[in-house]
Amino acid sequence: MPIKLLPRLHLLHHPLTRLPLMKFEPSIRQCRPIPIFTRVFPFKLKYASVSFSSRSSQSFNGVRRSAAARGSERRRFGESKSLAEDESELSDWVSDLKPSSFRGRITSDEDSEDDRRRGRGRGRDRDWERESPPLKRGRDRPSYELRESSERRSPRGPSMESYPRSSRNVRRPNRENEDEREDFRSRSNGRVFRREDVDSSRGRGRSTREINSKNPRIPGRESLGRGGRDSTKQVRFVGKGESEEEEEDDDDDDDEGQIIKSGVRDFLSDEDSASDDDEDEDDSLLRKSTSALFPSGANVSDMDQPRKSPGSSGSYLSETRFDQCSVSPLSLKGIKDAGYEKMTVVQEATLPLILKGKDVLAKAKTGTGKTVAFLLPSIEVVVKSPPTGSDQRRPPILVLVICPTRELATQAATEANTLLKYHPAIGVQVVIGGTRLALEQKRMQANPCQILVATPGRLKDHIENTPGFATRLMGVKVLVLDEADHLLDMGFRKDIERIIAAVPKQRQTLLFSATVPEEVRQISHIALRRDHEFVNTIQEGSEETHAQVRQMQIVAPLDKHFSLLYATLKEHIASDVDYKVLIFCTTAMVTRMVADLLGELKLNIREIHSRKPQSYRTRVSDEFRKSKGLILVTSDVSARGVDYPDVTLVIQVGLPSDREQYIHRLGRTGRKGKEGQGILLLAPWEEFFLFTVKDLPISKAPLPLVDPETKKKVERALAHVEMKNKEAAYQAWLGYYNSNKTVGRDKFRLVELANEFSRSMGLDTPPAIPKLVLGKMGLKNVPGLRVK
Ligand SMILES: Nc1ncnc2c1ncn2[C@@H]1O[C@H](COP(=O)(O)OP(=O)(O)OP(=O)(O)O)[C@@H](O)[C@H]1O
Repeated sequence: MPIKLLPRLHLLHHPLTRLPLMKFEPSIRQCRPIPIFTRVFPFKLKYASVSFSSRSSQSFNGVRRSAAARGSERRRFGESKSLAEDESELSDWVSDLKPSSFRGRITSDEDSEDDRRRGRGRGRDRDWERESPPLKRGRDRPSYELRESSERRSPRGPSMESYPRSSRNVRRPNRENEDEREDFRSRSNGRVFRREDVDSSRGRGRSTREINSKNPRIPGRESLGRGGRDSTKQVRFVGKGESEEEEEDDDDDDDEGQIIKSGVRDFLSDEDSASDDDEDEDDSLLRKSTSALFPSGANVSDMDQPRKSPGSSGSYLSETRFDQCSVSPLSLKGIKDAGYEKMTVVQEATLPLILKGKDVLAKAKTGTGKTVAFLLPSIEVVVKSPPTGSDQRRPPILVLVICPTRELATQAATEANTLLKYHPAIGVQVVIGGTRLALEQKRMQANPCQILVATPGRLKDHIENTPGFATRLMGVKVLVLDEADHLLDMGFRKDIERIIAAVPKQRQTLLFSATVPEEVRQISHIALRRDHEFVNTIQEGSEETHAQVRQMQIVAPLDKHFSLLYATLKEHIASDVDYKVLIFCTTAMVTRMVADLLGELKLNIREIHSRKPQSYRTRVSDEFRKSKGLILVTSDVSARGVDYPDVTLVIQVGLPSDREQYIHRLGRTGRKGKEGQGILLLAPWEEFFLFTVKDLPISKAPLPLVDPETKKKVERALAHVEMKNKEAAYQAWLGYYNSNKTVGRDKFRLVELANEFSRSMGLDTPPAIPKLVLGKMGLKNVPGLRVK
């Protein structure tokens, strides 16, 4: 009897589990095994896999119910809808209003570069549009810690009919069908948990931990019957183990695949200096077949030891060493040189599956090594691929990694190069916005690569404009979407669909993120085979954030924010000489203004946002990575994925665009198991956001002392901030909050608040805004606004 079967049998006959199983098994077989099983074993289903037909509407009943419940709950709390949904809406009607050259569309920033090259210059002050992520997604459903399996991939995206209705709605929020748009909104809204939900799931978690301790080794696989034509239900129980010039926005990323409403954009700016592009040309885990997956010496009993969960223990590392897994010796050498010995939990959970060729959707907390988790097995695919004899100058691209921001793409390429240290024949290239397409074309020709890391807009540009590139993409064997939920958002969706259409159907696809909202999971079928595995390393009942990161909130009137921010920073600096702080602001122009202010206050400040040239962004990013004693004021370009080591504090000023963005921003601290702090600074009318994150352990921060001297100091500093920066910040602020469903609903109130913000910057009268811009924002004739 294999040792691994025993614990499973034990578990199935455990007094706590026997009764529910016996009682519910018939219904499990017939329809929905997941919730029942996960209620019984919420923890033990770590990396467990439950297959069900994704075509079966029954399979989604629970999801729909919970979506509806969330919707009503959300309405009760008056929670905001997605900023981006509103942006989408605005985009739609702007496109109707504008002449064709300004036609609104859903695009990534990279397109603006494209536009410029083609002589379709656009303005640049679309700060509020560019910096806010495009789609508010619902809170991820409770982590069942299961993987879905079924059998079919719909290679270039299944037909609309093959989606459950909710995902169809996510796919097509267009103007033609207002009802469908409404439906889309209600289904894609964020989830609000009731306290009881959270508490009860925690309770379940506790009881399961007891089961775990009695049954540490539960590796097997349990077939539970069939739930649909194309599904095999199964549950796998596994042991756990400074005077830079600003450039015109040509970012692809920037953050984040904004919905660019180019029409409005031109009118929002008075800074259309349209400089050219940058010149830089930097040049669980399945224990089942341990021996196959970890052949080099892994001992079964070692492997079967329960692993500590990152959520419960704070350890992000597993007990499994890289040399226990079947990767090539040269890759192992590279890993060793990188200083990695043990796998992180997500690496341990996904590596065997990816090496087996499975499509994987993986969710793991921020800073836990997802990049290596997808890069290492991807490199192995290249290693195992036969050499391509034909055109050495244009070898096929075998691995395509898509990242939403330039910083992230560059970072992933750097990590790939680290791992490839002993594979000199394997090349990596990165294509991102902010550099000239022609330069990238030359570089790709000069240094052919098998691994390409790209931002979506720029990649699309190459597909359409670089000779031979589309042919090279036909060699893709592995497609990776890093920050997958973000890439599958509305802002990037079109580009991603175009990219998926450009790579072969027969490929392996890997989707990674720290957040995988339910809606995104449903539409992940655009990219994934139906028999993909969903690996969730976040325990049922545990938060999606790190326990070792202290989360706090301050709710205070707007006119106190700058003083509070300054006082908080002073206190933090005084308490930690090695301080390294990230301050997230709502938009690029607000970021610039806050950076100016803190600079005037003689703090050691850097700023990064989409209005900075790429060369500057890269330099500042590198500096911040290496430094201590530094504060980086940033827009959401730094929200996701960027791996700055040892960040001591993350401050979020103003409303984060959604729950996921809050989590990702916070995730810049507390990486690799380190400690950190997060502070969310809100105005009283932004307090509703706290409902969307009420399951996270966010406590009230003790208010820093703001004495009269500090207040005066801040006022004096504000007086020195350039007027044009304040004006731009005011306009961007207005645009950002106008697009928020809750805040932007009442235009009169919105303007009152914007003028409060204006006063908080030390302005007696709010800056005037061009009439046309106000018209596009739907703010014509709203009292309190000054018109230019
Ligand atoms: N096995 C390992 N052992 C030690 N460190 C590792 C290991 N794997 C990755 N790392 C390091 O962990 C850090 C975080 O990794 P990475 O940036 O991939 O996290 P992530 O999970 O993608 O985070 P995010 O969700 O924010 O994108 C990096 O500095 C990386 O070099």
